[in-house]
Amino acid sequence: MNKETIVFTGGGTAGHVVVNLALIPEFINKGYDVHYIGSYEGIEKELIEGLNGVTYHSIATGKLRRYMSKENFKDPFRVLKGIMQARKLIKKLKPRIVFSKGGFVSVPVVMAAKMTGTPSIIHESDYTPGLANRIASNFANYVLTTFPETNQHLSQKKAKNVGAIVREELFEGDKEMAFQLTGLTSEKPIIMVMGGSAGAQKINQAVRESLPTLLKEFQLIHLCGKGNVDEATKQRGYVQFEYVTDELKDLFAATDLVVSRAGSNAIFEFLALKKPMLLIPLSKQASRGDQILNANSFKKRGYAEVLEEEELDSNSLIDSLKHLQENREKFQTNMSAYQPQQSKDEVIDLILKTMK
Ligand SMILES: CC(=O)N[C@H]1[C@@H](OP(=O)(O)OP(=O)(O)OC[C@H]2O[C@@H](n3ccc(=O)[nH]c3=O)[C@H](O)[C@@H]2O)O[C@H](CO)[C@@H](O)[C@@H]1O
Repeated sequence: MNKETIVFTGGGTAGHVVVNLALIPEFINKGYDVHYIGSYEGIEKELIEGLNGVTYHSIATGKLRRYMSKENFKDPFRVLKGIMQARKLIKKLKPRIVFSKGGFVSVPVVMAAKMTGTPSIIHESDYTPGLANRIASNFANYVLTTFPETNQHLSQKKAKNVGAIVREELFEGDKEMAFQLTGLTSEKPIIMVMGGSAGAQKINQAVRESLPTLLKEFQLIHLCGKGNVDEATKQRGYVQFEYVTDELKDLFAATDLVVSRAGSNAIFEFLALKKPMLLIPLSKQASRGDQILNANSFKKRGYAEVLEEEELDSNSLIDSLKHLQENREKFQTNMSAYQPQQSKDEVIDLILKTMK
């Protein structure tokens, strides 16, 4: 008998892939034939293509820009091409459902699902829905949300709050492995700096300028993004990586404090792992401001300290980190009160129930 098929989609940044990474193994274990539709060059290709049991298909994508660019004229054609390619793939694969984590590449896939009578579910992890998911939500059966407040921006018939889906492997880290990998020790507390999945130039710069002071009290693991490792600042107690995959769980196990952008997946990982966090959200100039809302929601609940990007410099970074270290127990107590929802099981149940 032929295996039943499920299609996942989502990409552009790791934030649009990690939820799929948590769900895919569950469907492989249930015996499904898992296919992924992503772009030709996005990070989803790198993160998914190597996975055993998943077949990756590329389609053309066009970015839905909010600003003027020459590319805006070419993109509608790319989007149309993407829809046609996705439709052809879905007709051939005949999946029982499409699960989308959002990002521009997912829009043609969810549209093609609708055209072929295939049910689809999308997941939105930010406080307000992104443009791609707002468009795709018109064609999907359900829109799942991480923050309860997001539902007010969506059709009440389709919106379901399920909470954050955190990869289980992240709870299985080994501190000693991290010490071996990094050469760091248990002598001083360890700060992990995560500038979002693509790194963050401003955070990288402020961290490097603060090293002489910070290294007196702390050690640092810096996840600085592709092409952002700085050989000149390499020194004892300061380790840099562009992007880590399997090693992340061990690095988390050794981490005492986190400095990070406020991407939704990352901050819910820190919360689940009870890591006191200093969040520096991406500014409104560079985004639609979703990270500011994510960060403020965490601040209000006593999980995080927030430093606005406009206020970020070496002095404010050092002061905020010292304050975070002094108050770490208070943050950990607040985070202990957080009851993670049984999100993954709930989502798997809904996917199974919605299949055609
Ligand atoms: C610039 C941009 O558009 N950012 C958006 C993007 O962020 P971004 O892609 O950074 O997404 P998140 O912060 O939500 O998630 C990053 C993920 O990458 C993982 N990770 C990171 C570094 C590393 O070396 N290894 C690794 O595995 C983290 O553990 C986390 O699971 O999607 C988020 C979720 O929709 C949004 O909230 C952000 O606003």
